[in-house]
Amino acid sequence: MKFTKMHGCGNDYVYVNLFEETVKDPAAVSKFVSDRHFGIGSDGLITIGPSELADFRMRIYNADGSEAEMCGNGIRCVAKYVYDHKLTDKTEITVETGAGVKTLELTVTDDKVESVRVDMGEPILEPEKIPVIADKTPVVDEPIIVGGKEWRMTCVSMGNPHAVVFVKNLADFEIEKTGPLFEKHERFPKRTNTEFCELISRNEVSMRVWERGSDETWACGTGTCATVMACILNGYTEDKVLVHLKGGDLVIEYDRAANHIFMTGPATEVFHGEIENSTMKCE
Ligand SMILES: N[C@H](CCC[C@H](N)C(=O)O)C(=O)O
Repeated sequence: MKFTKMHGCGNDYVYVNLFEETVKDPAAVSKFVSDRHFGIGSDGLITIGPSELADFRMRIYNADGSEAEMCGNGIRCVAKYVYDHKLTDKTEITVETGAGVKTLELTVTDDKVESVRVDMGEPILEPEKIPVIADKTPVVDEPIIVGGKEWRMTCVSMGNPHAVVFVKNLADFEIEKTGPLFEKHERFPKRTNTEFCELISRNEVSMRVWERGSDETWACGTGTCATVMACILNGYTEDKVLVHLKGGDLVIEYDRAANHIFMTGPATEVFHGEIENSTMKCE
């Protein structure tokens, strides 16, 4: 199986072009390739294939094999892959995802995609659609007991579930202790991604993320959008925010009139490779 290793702000995935390859058991392949000792090493697997609704179709599988509805860093890399590898010559493309069809604007330098602006669509705030067990819309500053402590969370879906928690001293935060407890908490019927955010100003924040199915990742595009929406719902920031992540920066803009969130950021291709299907023991 030929693959391309790419990342968005350090949120790295193994990409497979389904116009050329067949992946019979993507969940098993994702678990194998994601292993940073016995596999390739990644936060998961992303496939790029044909779509009847859009120019291309993206599917994303976490490191534990679970399929997610959407991937913000991933979709920017999909745009880079299809343009740089000449599957399209358009600088505005559409990609079908589990969270609907997304429109992307590509910024090209020397015939290579350098950055991408994604219309991530509407933030979903109704608890039953996130889903989270809570009795008000939006779920803002909501108490939750995690690890014997009371936290306050703001929950937003970008097609996938996010719980945003505001903290101080983010760099020292023990995310590996608290992240898994949020991820598997009973109030999240489909588990959740959890973002821990430290405010810097009304236009700048830092964020770390414990992802559903992939542990701490160095960035999360959907999680960054959810974080900025949470900041806005709590009155902490303006509608355009620079977000610092472990692996880089993203710019998020909430278009209030359209009720759409826009994400702008880089996409990087690191290397190509080939792995025998027999090696993966999951044809
Ligand atoms: N890293 C991705 C999100 C993956 C989400 C996945 N962990 C889930 O929702 O299960 C991003 O850049 O948006």
